[in-house]
Amino acid sequence: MPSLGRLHLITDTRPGRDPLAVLRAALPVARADLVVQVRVEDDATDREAYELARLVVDACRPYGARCLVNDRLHVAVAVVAAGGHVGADDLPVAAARRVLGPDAVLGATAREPGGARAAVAAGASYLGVGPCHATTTKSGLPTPIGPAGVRAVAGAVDVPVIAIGGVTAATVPALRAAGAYGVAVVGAVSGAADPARATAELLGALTC
Ligand SMILES: Cc1ncc(COP(=O)(O)OP(=O)(O)O)c(N)n1
Ligand SMILES: Cc1nc(C(=O)O)sc1CCOP(=O)(O)O
Ligand SMILES: [Mg+2]
Repeated sequence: MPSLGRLHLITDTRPGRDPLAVLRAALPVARADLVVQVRVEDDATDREAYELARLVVDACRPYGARCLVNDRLHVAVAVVAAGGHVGADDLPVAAARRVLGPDAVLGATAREPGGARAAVAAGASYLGVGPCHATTTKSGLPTPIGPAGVRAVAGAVDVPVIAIGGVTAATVPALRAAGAYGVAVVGAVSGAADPARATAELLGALTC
């Protein structure tokens, strides 16, 4: 299986956003370094999630980028995505692994070392760890864990740690120094005036 991309772009499906336009800007820049996580609003229908995921899989294919589906693993299977991502309100990791099969990419959210070890033991192939910094993209999150929280988790597991939450190109070096393999972003690319340039800046920070 190819190695996991280091830049995870999560679709921004809030009203007024155009996740496919953002994706079309990011793909030629990041190519196979990009993982696109299809994440829709909770009130989106499965049909809406499926249609978006189908378009994302098709867009990623020529670039060798991989698509994961957040929460809705039946959609991941239906569009033949590379895998999915689950958190505390979703299927348990072991059940998600059974749904996706042994070879799929399976991400799990972990906020501290104990939960991280449990997720890996249950079958997670990478961990989404955060929130690293304050974010306006998602509400109801716990206090940011900062690079120190990332370091605690990264030191406890041997799967890639993807830092998430308020990540920008400027904060990547400290997260990488703390042991993050890569980062997941919404606003740093979707909210940028020039998403292609923002993608290049994030990649530059990840690969230097
Ligand atoms: C890479 C990555 N990390 C964490 C999350 C958050 O997942 P979850 O806790 O299930 O919350 P929702 O995204 O489902 O609201 C993620 N999606 N990706
Ligand atoms: C979807 C999500 N999950 C998080 C977590 O910590 O579990 S933070 C987050 C939002 C990430 O968006 P941005 O890059 O704009 O901060
Ligand atoms: Mg979830």
